[in-house]
Amino acid sequence: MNDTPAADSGPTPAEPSAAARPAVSRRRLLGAVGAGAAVAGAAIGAGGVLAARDHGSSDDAGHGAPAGSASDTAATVAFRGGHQAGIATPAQDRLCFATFDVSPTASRADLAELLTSWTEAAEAMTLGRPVPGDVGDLNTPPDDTGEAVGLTPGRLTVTVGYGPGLFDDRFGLAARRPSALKPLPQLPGENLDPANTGGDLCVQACADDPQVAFHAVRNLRRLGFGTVVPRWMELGFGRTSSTSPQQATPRNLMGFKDGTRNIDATDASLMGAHVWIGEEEPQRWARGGSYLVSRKIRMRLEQWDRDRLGDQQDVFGRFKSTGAPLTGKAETDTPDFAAKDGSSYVIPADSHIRLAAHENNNGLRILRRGYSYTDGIDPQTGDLLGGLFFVAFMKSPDRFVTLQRVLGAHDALNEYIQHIGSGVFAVPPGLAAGQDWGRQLFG
Ligand SMILES: C=CC1=C(C)c2cc3[nH]c(cc4nc(cc5[nH]c(cc1n2)c(C)c5CCC(=O)O)C(CCC(=O)O)=C4C)c(C)c3C=C
Ligand SMILES: [Fe+2]
Repeated sequence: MNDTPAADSGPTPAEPSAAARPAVSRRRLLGAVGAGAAVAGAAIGAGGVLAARDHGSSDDAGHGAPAGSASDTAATVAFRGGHQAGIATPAQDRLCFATFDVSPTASRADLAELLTSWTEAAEAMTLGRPVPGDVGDLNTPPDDTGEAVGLTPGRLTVTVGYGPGLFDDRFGLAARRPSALKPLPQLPGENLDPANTGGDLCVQACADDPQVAFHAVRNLRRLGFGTVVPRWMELGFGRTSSTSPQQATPRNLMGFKDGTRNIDATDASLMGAHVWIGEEEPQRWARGGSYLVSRKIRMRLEQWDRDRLGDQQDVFGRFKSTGAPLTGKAETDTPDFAAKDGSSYVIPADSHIRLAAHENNNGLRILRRGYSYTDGIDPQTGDLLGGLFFVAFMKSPDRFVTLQRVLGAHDALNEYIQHIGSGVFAVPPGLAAGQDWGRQLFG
């Protein structure tokens, strides 16, 4: 399905063209990035201005594709294109995810201006440059917080999303609400903590270096002083999904390969059918975007670690060592859901993959792009606090709801997990040259 806006050329790695450079907001008009900012090498420039970090070249195809391999930490991912980077682009190793609420005193103009400055900052950071605008004035705080100086861009992607609350009557956005964006209904077995749930806006920063990802969110938060209030934040430390066949399948904290039968994000027709918002959406501005569902899922790791191997494998329906389905030998073998051993299915009736498989859900698929997380130790019990920070992209959040109703009610995995946080966001399409998130949202 070709239902998305055409991809646009992104900026060149050395210097964005005038047309590609986003408009500088009033807030940001403290000064321009000097010529020194384009030089390679981490440095504080002559004027005390943070200069660009050393990095490789960017792929200008406009699809957010990285120029280098997964191990090339100097690689950059194109910021502009038909879709936002951080969805179909290969999953990096680290995540910093944060949500924000718009402050009660902020106006529509404040929000629009913030989104414009976020665009400008996100684009610069993606290229390995500091947040622009700093003139090294000793009497004002630096415009970039500085902790990414000397680090490579680490394939940083910054992806924004808008929660259902943003389209209430506060900012005149009700008529622009993407039609499937609404709060998720209550789902079986969940025990959501408001401190890990919701938000007017979300920012997903992914990179191969945790400090690069954190730096991106921190600097957007800094730009947001007075306009948005942080709601919650999560750090992810190991991707739990592959998004392309070129990536090796990682393991989750339960020790199982995770992402084997994820959507191949390099397959445009699968992405069009399952992930990108298409012509079915009356809000034209949202087409080419997607919906992001986040779930903070705690794993009862001590309990899991005491379970016998055979039971662990039955919970997922896969072998722990190879990742193969219980009916196969190799990881990529197609599960045989009809195979029986006597009167029981080889892939048990309540196994995770049987219940989640598209073959058993009317073809329903989602793109998983989650990360492991830890919150340390529970001081009361000494138990490890950690699990999966589940992130998935889809054409409509109803898809997640349908799947989770089945999983929440019947999945053998439920004995070992609990959903403790949640978020749903409309992710706008990618930005064309000269566009910014503020003008894109407000039209
Ligand atoms: C509602 C969607 C899903 C939630 C929530 C979810 C939680 C969850 N999953 C794992 C581990 C694995 N999941 C695997 C496969 C898989 N999971 C979902 C959806 C949700 N998972 C889907 C759609 C699939 C694909 C099913 C298929 O087509 O076979 C696997 C197997 C390997 C793989 O294909 O990725 C593992 C392992 C955990 C630990 C978890 C919550 C903590
Ligand atoms: Fe799963």
